[in-house]
Amino acid sequence: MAARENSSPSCLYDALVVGAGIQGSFAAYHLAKRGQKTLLLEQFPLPHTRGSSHGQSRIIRSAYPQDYYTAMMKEAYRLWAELEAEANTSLQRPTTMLILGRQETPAFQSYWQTMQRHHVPSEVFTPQALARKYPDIHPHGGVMAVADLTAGVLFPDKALRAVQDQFQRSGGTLRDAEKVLSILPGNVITVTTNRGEYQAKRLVVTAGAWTSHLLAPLGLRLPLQPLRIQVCYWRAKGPSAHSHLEKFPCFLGINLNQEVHDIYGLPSGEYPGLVKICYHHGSPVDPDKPDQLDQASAVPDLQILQNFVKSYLPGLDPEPAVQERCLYTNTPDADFILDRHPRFRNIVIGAGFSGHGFKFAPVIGEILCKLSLEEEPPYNLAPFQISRFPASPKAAL
Ligand SMILES: Cc1cc2nc3c(=O)[nH]c(=O)nc-3n(C[C@H](O)[C@H](O)[C@H](O)COP(=O)(O)OP(=O)(O)OC[C@H]3O[C@@H](n4cnc5c(N)ncnc54)[C@H](O)[C@@H]3O)c2cc1C
Ligand SMILES: O=C(O)[C@@H]1CCCCN1
Repeated sequence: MAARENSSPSCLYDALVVGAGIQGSFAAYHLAKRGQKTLLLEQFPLPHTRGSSHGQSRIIRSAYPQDYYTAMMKEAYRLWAELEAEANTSLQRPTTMLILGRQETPAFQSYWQTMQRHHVPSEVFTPQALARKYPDIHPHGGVMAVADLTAGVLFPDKALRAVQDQFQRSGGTLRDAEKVLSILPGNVITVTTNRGEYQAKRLVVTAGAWTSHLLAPLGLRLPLQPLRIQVCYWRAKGPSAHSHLEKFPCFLGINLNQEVHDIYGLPSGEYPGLVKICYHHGSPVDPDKPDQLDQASAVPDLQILQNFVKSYLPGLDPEPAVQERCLYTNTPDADFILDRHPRFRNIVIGAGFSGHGFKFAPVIGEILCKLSLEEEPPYNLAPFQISRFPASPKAAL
């Protein structure tokens, strides 16, 4: 559990951040570095595995179909390096990432063209060159690859710890095992928890899969869907294939088996000899009841993964060796929500990271910090505005 500081529960904070996942922790870090007296509250004892920011591996990459994400990654890499220098530790391992697809697939083309437009260091592999370089991957049906040479694997547990430590070093207060129960808006916002009451001039809500629940009493109904993701680790069928797995790249397969959502993989890391391969989608779930799935809306994720492994990675045993869980919080368009509350402008929301937000966290923290200080962040934030959702929020206010 994080150390409790001697701050009086009734004192006035410049900023209060709800939720100490990677996004809230980076928002609090930037606020504290800007001299704001900041309180970061987390409902569970830290560290915990019940949200989205735990584990040993997340992909970092510049490759995206949309310009606005690739453009943000320049600053993200710079800020990750800054945190690594401050914390005197390494938070990532460079690893090539292959975008796998067929030349005629529009989504595959979009990745490739965006990388070219932004001069992302890259390498193109024909199906033959791909088979030569990565013998574990069977690129049948004309599957080729464009490699993002800026990519890597981030270490989420270590990163979360590092940013929270630096936040506290900058004078911030972190209280875990303290759940926010209610928010009373105003020029000075009052936040009630299971342990006390706090007041703050500005509030940042980064509550992951719990965001809708927290914001509904403030008249805001956001179309956020928590999803349960099966995180699967796979072993090689025999010892000869095993040696190749150490050279395994990160990959993102675009519509290779006609799946609706992408399939992605990472090299062996948290479990020696096992590669991580997952479906970029999951089954709707209540984050407070992660073991209860509504079978009618459950997604056959495991079956989809097994079919993929059999056809594209035949050197792997098509039964996962280890299965774990994580939560996504998806918006309908898979773009984030980074915006002020439409009525209460001193409440800022960072949510809906839709399974791809970790790599951006240092920039997202900076954006949320600037929004809450009433500054204009130097990014195109139109894709992240609440007003893009029809009938929301005015109808709900
Ligand atoms: C399996 C998996 C793979 C992924 N792979 C990648 C990847 O390769 N690359 C990438 O960039 N991203 C990836 N992501 C996405 C990334 O991990 C998430 O976008 C990111 O972690 C979201 O962080 P968050 O802070 O919004 O949410 P969370 O980490 O869930 O944090 C929200 C926090 O708020 C707390 N909270 C909620 N309600 C309250 C309350 N009332 N009071 C106090 N605290 C509260 C919660 O307990 C939680 O700790 C992946 C996610 C998963 C699940
Ligand atoms: O954000 C990422 O880079 C990965 C890609 C695939 C799905 C999970 N997240």
